[in-house]
Amino acid sequence: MIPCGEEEVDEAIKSAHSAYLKWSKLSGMERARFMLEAARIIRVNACNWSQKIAKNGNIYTSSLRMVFLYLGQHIQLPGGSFAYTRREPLGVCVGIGAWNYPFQIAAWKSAPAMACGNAMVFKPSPMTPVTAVMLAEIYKEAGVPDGLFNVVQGGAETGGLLCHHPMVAKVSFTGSVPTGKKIMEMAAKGVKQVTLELGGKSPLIIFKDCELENAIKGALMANFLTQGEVCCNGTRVFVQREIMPQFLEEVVKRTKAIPVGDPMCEATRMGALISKPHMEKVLGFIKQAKEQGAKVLCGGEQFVPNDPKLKDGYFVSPCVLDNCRDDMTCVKEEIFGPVMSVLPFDTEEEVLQRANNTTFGLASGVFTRDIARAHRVAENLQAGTCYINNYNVGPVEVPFGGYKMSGFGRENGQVTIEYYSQLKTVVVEMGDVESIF
Ligand SMILES: NC(=O)C1=CN([C@@H]2O[C@H](COP(=O)(O)OP(=O)(O)OC[C@H]3O[C@@H](n4cnc5c(N)ncnc54)[C@H](O)[C@@H]3O)[C@@H](O)[C@H]2O)C=CC1
Repeated sequence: MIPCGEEEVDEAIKSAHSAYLKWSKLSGMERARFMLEAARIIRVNACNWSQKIAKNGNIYTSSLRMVFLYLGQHIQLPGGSFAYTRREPLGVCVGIGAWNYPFQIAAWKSAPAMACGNAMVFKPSPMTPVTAVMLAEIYKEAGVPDGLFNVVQGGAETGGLLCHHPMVAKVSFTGSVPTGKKIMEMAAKGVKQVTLELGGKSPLIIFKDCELENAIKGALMANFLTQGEVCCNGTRVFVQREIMPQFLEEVVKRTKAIPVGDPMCEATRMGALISKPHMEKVLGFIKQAKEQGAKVLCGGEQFVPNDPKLKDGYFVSPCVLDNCRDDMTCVKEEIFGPVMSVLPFDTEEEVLQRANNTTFGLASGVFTRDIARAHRVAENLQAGTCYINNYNVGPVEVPFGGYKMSGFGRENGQVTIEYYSQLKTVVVEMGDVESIF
């Protein structure tokens, strides 16, 4: 793939800008018609695509709902005068995505952006260039005007061109913390708005009074979904000491039983990692964890499935690490692979302090039957999301985003409107002008 250079990026942004000028003048209802049609196309074709792509049909319905919620305020002033506020689009928004949920990221950014009257130029990760183009084709088929959603391909350089372009009003980025910082720096030069959805090292706290079966299921969901390549995974699993033996026994038994292999097979629950370098990075974290004193209870090795066509895949057997300490690299850094680090704790106060002792703050979770404790812990965890008695539940109605170095801004839910629009205040005088001059 030849990356898009200055000329292509400029062309994509200019065509997006002319589409935006017309699109932004449509009513919310008119825009919603196109978005709903895109949703229909996704649903009709769902069976031909992977489930992950198909699920995104929801996104368009939710963006439609947003259009209806696109409301301003009316503020009364003395003497019958008043002010009102309008939510207006920003203009051309740039979306830059990571490789782990390529269709979903493109949809989560473009649907609300377009519903709010903006245009979007999207750059997928060079590791996953195809599904954003599929989304562009869907929009086209749905009748969305040409140029309103443009895809440019390329890596860091192309991303930089997008961030620096003077006609871009906003950059919405999903990816790693180091890249997020660069994006923010580049956007700052043009005083452009930024949304950053970055990485995490989220805590999952399991109290001894929990429903253990649910906590075990939750811990597996929090670590092994999409072979652990999920930003909000709960990879630091704090388990209250009294229930540690039962927890580990059951978690290890079930982890060993996870069918790893061809993701197109119905029975498979875990596929290959994205690339060879990434697999090596994940295996490197596991090696280092062992050197630092962690005990591998299961998995953590390159896995070669029996099927000969899969022999060159980058599979890693799901891994549970015991004997972990808070200062170990595997507990501090995002691994982005199927690796669960388990840590014992004694008291609520202690575990909260340890759970928050991180620069990340994307998500968190707590399992307990004590309702007061659940809400107290949720209040005290420094993270953008806290799951109580579940993990990795992400309906599009629910806002998603980080605290601390996991980023800022929110995706999904009604609140997304605030991140894809700007507020105009209109002040209306009903009397005469009072002047001091
Ligand atoms: N919070 C969230 O919603 C999510 C966060 N992530 C995070 O993403 C990371 C993994 O994804 P990667 O693709 O490896 O991240 P990455 O940061 O390497 O790349 C993300 C995107 O930024 C582009 N890029 C890289 N350098 C750039 C630069 N200097 N200027 C402009 N664009 C640049 C890449 O081409 C890619 O499209 C993990 O840290 C993960 O936690 C992933 C999914 C969701």
